[in-house]
Amino acid sequence: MSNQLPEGIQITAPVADAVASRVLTPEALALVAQLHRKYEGRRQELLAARAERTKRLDAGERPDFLEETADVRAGDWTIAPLPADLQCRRVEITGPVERKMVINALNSGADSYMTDFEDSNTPNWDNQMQGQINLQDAIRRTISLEQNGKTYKLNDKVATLLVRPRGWHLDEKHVLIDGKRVSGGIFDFALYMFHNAKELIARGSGPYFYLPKMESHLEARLWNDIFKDTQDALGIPQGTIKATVLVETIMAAFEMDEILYELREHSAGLNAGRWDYIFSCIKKFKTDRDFCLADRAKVTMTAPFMRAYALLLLKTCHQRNAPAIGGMSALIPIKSDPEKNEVAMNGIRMDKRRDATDGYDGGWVAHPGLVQTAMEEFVAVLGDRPNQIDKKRPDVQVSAADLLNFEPQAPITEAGLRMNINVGIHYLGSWLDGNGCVPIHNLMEDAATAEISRSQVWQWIRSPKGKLEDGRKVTAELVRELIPQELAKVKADVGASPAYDKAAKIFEQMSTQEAFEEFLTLPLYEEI
Ligand SMILES: CC(=O)SCCNC(=O)CCNC(=O)[C@H](O)C(C)(C)COP(=O)(O)OP(=O)(O)OC[C@H]1O[C@@H](n2cnc3c(N)ncnc32)[C@H](O)[C@@H]1OP(=O)(O)O
Ligand SMILES: O=CC(=O)O
Ligand SMILES: [Mg+2]
Repeated sequence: MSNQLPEGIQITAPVADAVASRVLTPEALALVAQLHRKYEGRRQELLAARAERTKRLDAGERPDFLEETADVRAGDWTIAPLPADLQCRRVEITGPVERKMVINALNSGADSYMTDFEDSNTPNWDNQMQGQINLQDAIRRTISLEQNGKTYKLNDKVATLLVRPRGWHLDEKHVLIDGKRVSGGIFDFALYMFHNAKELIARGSGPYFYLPKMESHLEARLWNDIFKDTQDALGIPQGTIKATVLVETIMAAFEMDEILYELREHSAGLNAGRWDYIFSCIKKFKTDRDFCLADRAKVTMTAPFMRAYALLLLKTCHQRNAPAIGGMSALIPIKSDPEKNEVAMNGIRMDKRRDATDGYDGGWVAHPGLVQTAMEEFVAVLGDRPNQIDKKRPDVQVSAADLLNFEPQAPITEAGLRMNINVGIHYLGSWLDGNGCVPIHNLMEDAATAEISRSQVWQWIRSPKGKLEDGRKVTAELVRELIPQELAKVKADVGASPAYDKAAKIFEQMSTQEAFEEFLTLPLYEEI
């Protein structure tokens, strides 16, 4: 299709006719190119600033609330009023932009649905392009599917749609502008906006987003500037776009007010992205000899640093009239075992009860089978109110020390180490095979949860505190010894796809090499 492309744009992947005529139209690509040419320099500067910060943290610096933005934190401002269909978000289901799941999620009975080009999605070319088509069809209510003798189509009443584009660190390697890869986030966002914003507005909704993995308010400012230019380019009113920011890095936890402030005309609140948050803590303090978290299963929302983060997010949001949305428990229904299923459902209940009682306005679920349970817990607290933004929490006082109070540090067990290796290999293999979200040992695993597994193994090898309960030090040799054993178990569980052998090699390299990979998806993306 190169003849029809706007000047300077090159597409290095095959483009199916439907994709050319419905997604990669010259006008839509012109918007991608406009945003890229204006903002790519800033994206690269912000990524470089992350790397600089990491060097300082590696050298012992600790984050604190920013002096230069004290007036923003002290100021008496609120975000712009929310549109009607973002007032009530008691239960938000999430999932990859796969066609059947899009239909099932919209029909699930949840108030809202975050469809995902990010943590739960392998960003291969087909998934990205088919995902855009699925969303166009869903918004126009023409989406349907015949599968296994079942017909899938939308119910009359569906959840409000929100879209999570890729984070700032990811490129779309198949689209080059003036010879350079375009940002994955800008690409996902601009194509979705170009094809759907006006249609959504005409249908009484709007273009709503979730913004992942940001590390500073300056990164939020970049999104906000992109929103303003895009609204102008498409001729839609300023403030139409609404975005919920995932606070899922330790750095962003120190800039929650500032992030809301940057996006105040476009904000739809904050979400506590717990899994990437834990990963971010490991990544940012990986060289600290006093920092070493316990087995992944022991690091829960009741750990002191997680509790501090969750409460600060809630307080910050409600002070600014912004919704506070809780994150996701990794528990999912267990069809094969009613007793284990009851334990899992009770875990979901407790998770949502804690969030609702604290004052959260809603929370995420991974699976349609969890919507009702989660809804019951929010309705028990909210009654017939759409949200509880009026529940301010002046009683909550969270200091920098509270956010950095990293317990529990024990136990680290052989079972925990094996589990991290097993989950890492299984997840990486599935991701390479095109599936970015999988059930493993009855838990939802996606890029964020798998990041915790692989980064713990890297850190336990290097930290003096990386010792098993029985006194053995976690070493590269021990990890190399366990990898083939866990690979064999993965293959016995899910089959012998060559992707798992490749995953085991990549996992070994990532966890034993000296350099820490910033994101596991960066080397993986070069493999697909
Ligand atoms: C850290 C974070 O970023 S959290 C956000 C990212 N993670 C997610 O969004 C989790 C998404 N969830 C999922 O992908 C899946 O639920 C999994 C992988 C966890 C479990 O998958 P499975 O075990 O295959 O689910 P299961 O077989 O029970 O599915 C039953 C039905 O529910 C559907 N379903 C399951 N999860 C979802 C979902 N999230 N959205 C829509 N439909 C879903 C399936 O498509 C299936 O439909 P069918 O009966 O019509 O065939
Ligand atoms: O995106 C959510 C998370 O927990 O990570
Ligand atoms: Mg995340």
